[in-house]
Amino acid sequence: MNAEKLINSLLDFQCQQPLHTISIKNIEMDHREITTESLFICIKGYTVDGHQFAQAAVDNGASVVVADHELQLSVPVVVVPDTKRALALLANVFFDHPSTHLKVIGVTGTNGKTSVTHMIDEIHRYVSKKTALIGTLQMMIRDQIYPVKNTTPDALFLQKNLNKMVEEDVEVATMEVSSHALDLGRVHGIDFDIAVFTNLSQDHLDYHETMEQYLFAKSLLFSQLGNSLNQRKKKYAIINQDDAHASFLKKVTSQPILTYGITNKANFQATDLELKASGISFNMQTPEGIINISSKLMGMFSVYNILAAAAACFASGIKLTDIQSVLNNTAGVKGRFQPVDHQNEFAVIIDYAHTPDSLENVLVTIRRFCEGKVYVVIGCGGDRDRRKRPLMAGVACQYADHAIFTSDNPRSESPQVIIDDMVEGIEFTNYQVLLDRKAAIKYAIQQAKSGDVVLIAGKGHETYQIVGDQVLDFDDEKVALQFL
Ligand SMILES: CC(=O)N[C@H]1[C@@H](OP(=O)(O)OP(=O)(O)OC[C@H]2O[C@@H](n3ccc(=O)[nH]c3=O)[C@H](O)[C@@H]2O)O[C@H](CO)[C@@H](O)[C@@H]1O[C@H](C)C(=O)N[C@@H](C)C(=O)N[C@H](CCC(=O)O)C(=O)O
Ligand SMILES: Nc1ncnc2c1ncn2[C@@H]1O[C@H](COP(=O)(O)OP(=O)(O)OP(=O)(O)O)[C@@H](O)[C@H]1O
Ligand SMILES: N[C@H](CCC[C@H](N)C(=O)O)C(=O)O
Ligand SMILES: [Mg+2]
Repeated sequence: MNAEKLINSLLDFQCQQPLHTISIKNIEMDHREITTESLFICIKGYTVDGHQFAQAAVDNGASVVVADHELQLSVPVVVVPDTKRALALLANVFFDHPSTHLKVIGVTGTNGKTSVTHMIDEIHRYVSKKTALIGTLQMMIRDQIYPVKNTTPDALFLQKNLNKMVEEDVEVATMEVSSHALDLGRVHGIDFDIAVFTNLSQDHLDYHETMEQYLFAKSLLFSQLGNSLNQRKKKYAIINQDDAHASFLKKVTSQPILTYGITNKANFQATDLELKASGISFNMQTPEGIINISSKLMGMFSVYNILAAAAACFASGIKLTDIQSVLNNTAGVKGRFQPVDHQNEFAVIIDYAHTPDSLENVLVTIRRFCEGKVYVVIGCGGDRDRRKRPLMAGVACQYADHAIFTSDNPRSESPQVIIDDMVEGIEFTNYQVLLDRKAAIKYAIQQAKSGDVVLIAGKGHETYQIVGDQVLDFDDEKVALQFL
């Protein structure tokens, strides 16, 4: 693409050198990825400032550099006020606005994004749509799986891969949209068709500082649900009517809204609800009649996830009977309320609960069917919200008979300091500390008797443990099986 044409799309920039003779074949934000005829964008990160790699990028073949201040280089330097924003806008233009050629469904909220996106994707596949999925577990384009570093990757990765999806004839792309991504502009320029809100509870205050700012970040998905370059796109906001933030989010969007819920009147409402040891069943009231849902998934939170997925797929034009067929048979996602298969007369469940609210939901669900004692193995991630730590410890002690506090991913923090944060100020005494996660899992399993439940929480599908800079092999399920 012609560099002048590309850069002109920014409107707000300064460049002293001519660009019209330069052709751009690639955009890169990492100097190590640069090939000839590339445009390099300098991003100030949390670890390093990409501006320091500008010369190296030129040495590797960059023919234009985008920066937030003048740099002395042998190639044209384009100065913009905000390089992260420029990255999202340029990538969108460079790849010819790929999201306008796809149906894009974005799911945001503190808990349930992975669960809901997987159901939405499964339903679209069932009706023979060609789909893609981006989220915590991976990116999937049709049947190909690709690893991802973030739940919602950076703007360059996103636009590049949305373009790949267009090239591979994908019709529907479903993605998790994290609050970090919204705040950092990773999804700027993505033309969402359907935006789904699951819920909001405390998490990530290390980053957002207050719940108001966290809510504001989440709301950006709904304010971004604007008019499209593609006139045929029909937009919908799908909102959890039972969440305290529903009315705020409704005000943020100007697009049609479909609500879902259990306690408040909603377009998709669960009635006649039964929560059983074998799963859930309810009648789903919808704008086009009632469907019965009977699923192996567990707990009230799964009812919400099912309602959210059903409303999103209804907005996407899928028949209720098809939605019902998939939701009645869905197996759920790895590491989300996943029973470990073994011969003992007690149950072991792996779950990704890593917030106070999700831990409470999962423990309340277990309490409903557990005939014996509930043990929970739980830690908190390092370099993450410190304020959720005592709340998670309190929830664990309140709902379980016995809690074993251990390490999650300590990252750069000391495991003992994380535990100290967890137990500070809690009044419960039904816990013990075993810093080594393997020892904690072993202990919980050895205590369990017939009718008991052991919940191993926090790491779900993760197959690693991040300790300092090291990523060590660790899989809760495999470790549990060693002791079963
Ligand atoms: C805090 C944060 O969000 N960090 C993200 C950020 O990394 P960073 O700021 O450290 O980047 P950096 O290493 O300083 O690099 C800055 C620039 O220099 C460039 N560079 C760097 C080194 C070099 O040799 N050459 C070079 O050109 C880099 O390519 C980059 O352009 O940019 C990276 C690339 O996009 C992200 O992978 C990384 O996410 C890290 C891994 C992370 O843990 N993020 C978390 C907080 C996060 O975003 N989580 C949410 C989920 C939250 C939820 O559960 O809801 C998510 O969406 O994943
Ligand atoms: N709707 C919900 N409400 C509350 N808790 C939920 C809900 N859905 C799932 N959970 C709990 O949260 C955990 C994580 O679920 P899921 O992976 O779907 O969420 P997520 O929003 O994708 O999380 P992340 O922010 O890490 O990507 C589950 O293991 C379960 O314990
Ligand atoms: N997306 C979440 C995942 C947390 C998972 C937990 N195991 C941890 O490491 O804290 C985060 O990055 O905060
Ligand atoms: Mg997720």
